[in-house]
Amino acid sequence: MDNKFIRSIKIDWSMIEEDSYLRKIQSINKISELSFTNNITFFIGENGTGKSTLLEAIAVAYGFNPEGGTLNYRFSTYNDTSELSDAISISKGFKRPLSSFFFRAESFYNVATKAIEYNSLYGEKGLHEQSHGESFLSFFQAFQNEGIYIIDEPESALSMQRQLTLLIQIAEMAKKGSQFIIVTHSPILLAIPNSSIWSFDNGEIHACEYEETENFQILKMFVNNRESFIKQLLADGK
Ligand SMILES: Nc1ncnc2c1ncn2[C@@H]1O[C@H](COP(=O)(O)OP(=O)(O)OP(=O)(O)O)[C@@H](O)[C@H]1O
Repeated sequence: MDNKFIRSIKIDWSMIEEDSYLRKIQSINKISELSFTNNITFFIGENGTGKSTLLEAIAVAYGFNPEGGTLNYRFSTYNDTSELSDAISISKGFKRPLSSFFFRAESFYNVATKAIEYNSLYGEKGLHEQSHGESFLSFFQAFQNEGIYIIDEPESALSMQRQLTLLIQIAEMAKKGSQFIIVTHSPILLAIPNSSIWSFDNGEIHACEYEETENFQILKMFVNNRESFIKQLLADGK
């Protein structure tokens, strides 16, 4: 049985202005419908290929605050949302999420400030009294219930060790029915088994295998041949 919280999305391009930058994002401008077939879906690809734009639009269309937080968070410190969220319709599953959040690294500070105002405690200390990485992880670890979690670059403040901790948490929650849609550049997080990896490269959203991703291939080349790899890079840059 399909137990996704977000089963699929449709984009009505007639709602997007003719001169909108959204029409120039090649990966996105070709899609009218996307189906989520797995409890974990990763968006990967080069910088600027449209991953965060689509992720944020899905989150806002689902009912999240554009800057992040749980479905109850309502605040705005800047207005940077695209019209894409209005053009997206979401086919929701029958189950209601027990908890949920939209996380984006760039506005996490504002979410943490709001969390204090809402008296939400993440970890033993307040989020602002923890280091950047500690507060990220405390935030994630406060959510264990079956729900929908939309996450933009969770690795950005996390050490390798803590990325592994997050990997375990996501894998276990997904196994119990939570759904994750995650933008990442981390070859560690991408290795979570039983996930779908969608690349935004080459102007088109397409599924790919872990071993085919640049995230894995470049890391592998680097680790296996670090010295010659760096020598070559520096020689090419002369
Ligand atoms: N408000 C905006 N106005 C005009 N162009 C924008 C706006 N926001 C994003 N873009 C452009 O849309 C494209 C996609 O941006 P997006 O942030 O979705 O990329 P990304 O794949 O998430 O990149 P990264 O990996 O660097 O986070 C980029 O070329 C960006 O410059």
